[in-house]
Amino acid sequence: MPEAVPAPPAIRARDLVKRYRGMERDAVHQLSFDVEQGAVIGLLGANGAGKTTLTKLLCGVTTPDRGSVRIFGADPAGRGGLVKRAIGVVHQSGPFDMMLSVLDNLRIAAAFKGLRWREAQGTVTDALGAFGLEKKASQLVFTLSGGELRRLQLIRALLGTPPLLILDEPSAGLDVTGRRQVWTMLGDLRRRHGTTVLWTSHYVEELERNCRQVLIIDAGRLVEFASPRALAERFGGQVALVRPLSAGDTERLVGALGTRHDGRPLRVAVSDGRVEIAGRDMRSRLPSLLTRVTELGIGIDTVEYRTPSLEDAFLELVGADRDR
Ligand SMILES: Nc1ncnc2c1ncn2[C@@H]1O[C@H](COP(=O)(O)OP(=O)(O)OP(=O)(O)O)[C@@H](O)[C@H]1O
Repeated sequence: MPEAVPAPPAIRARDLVKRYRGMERDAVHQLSFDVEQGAVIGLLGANGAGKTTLTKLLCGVTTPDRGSVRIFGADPAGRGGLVKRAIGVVHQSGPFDMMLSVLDNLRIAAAFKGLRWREAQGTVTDALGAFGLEKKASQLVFTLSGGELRRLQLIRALLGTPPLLILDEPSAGLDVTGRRQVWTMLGDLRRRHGTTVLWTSHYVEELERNCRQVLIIDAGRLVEFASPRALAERFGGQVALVRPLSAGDTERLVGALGTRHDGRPLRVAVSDGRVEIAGRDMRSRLPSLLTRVTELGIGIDTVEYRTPSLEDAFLELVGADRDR
C-alpha cells in the first residue's frame, strides 16, 4: 500500500530575513517555524518587533531578502495568485471605498477573490449578523465607526472561507463586546472548517485565552514558540502580592523595593491596594526583600502568590527591564 503523504503545514517559514532600506538591523531576522493546519496561533511582540513585516512576508505582499515561506506547501509570492486566495488577511489598515455601501464593498472584494456573489452571500449575511451589522449593510462606509470598520475588514477576510487567516490586530479599537465577537467567530471557523489562524494582538490575555500556541518575537528574532500555559509556567516567575499594614505605605513600599534585587530585575506594580512583585525565583528572594522593607519601618499585613500569566512571561522575556 502506498504510504499516506502527510499534509504540509499551513505555514512553513525558513530562515526568513527582511531588512528595510535605512534600517540598521533586520526587521525580521532568520525566523523559522511551522504552523500546523487547523491551529490558532498568537503572534506577540512589542511595537516594532517585526509582526507586521512577518505577516506581510507570509501573505506574499513583501518578499524576503533571504529564506523562504510556504503556505500549504506553495510560495505565496508565486505567480497566479492561487496561494494568496487561500489566505484571508486583515492588515492594520485596509482601505475601503468610502463612498460605496458596506455590501457593495464586499461585492467588489468577492469579485477580486474570483467568487460569485451567490457563493459569498451566505458568509456575508452570517458575519454581518454575528457582528450586529445587519442594519448597516446598505450604509456608505464613511458613516461607519472605527470599530465597525474593523469588523468589516474581518468580514472581508472571511469571504470564500479561506483555509488560512492572517490577522494583524483584528481586535484593535474594538470594544469588549466586539472583541468577544471576534473570539467567537474565529473559534467557530476553526471548529466548522478547520481554519488555521495566525493572530497578532497587543491584548496578551486574548491570545492566552484563544491560542493553542504563541509565537513571541523581539527585534525581529524568534524568542519562544510554545503554549501559553507552558510559557507562563516556564517564564512567568512567581508573582507575590504584598499588602502593607497601612494603606498609606503602598507608595513607600514600592519605592523601598526598587527595580532590582540580588542584581536581578524586579517588576513592581500596584494592584487593588496590594503591591505586585514579579521576577524569577520570587519565592526564594522574597524573605530578604521583605527584611529590607521592614528595616525601613514598613509593616507587612499579608503576602500571597498568584499563578503567573502569559503577560508575566511576555514581560519576563521581552520587557524593558529584563536581563539582556
Ligand atoms: N516600509 C518600511 N520602511 C522602513 N522601515 C520599516 C518599514 N516598515 C517597517 N519598518 C521598520 O521595521 C521594524 C518592524 O516593523 P513592524 O511594522 O513589522 O513592527 P510591528 O511588530 O508590527 O510593530 P507594531 O506593534 O508597532 O505595529 C520597525 O523598526 C519599523 O520601523
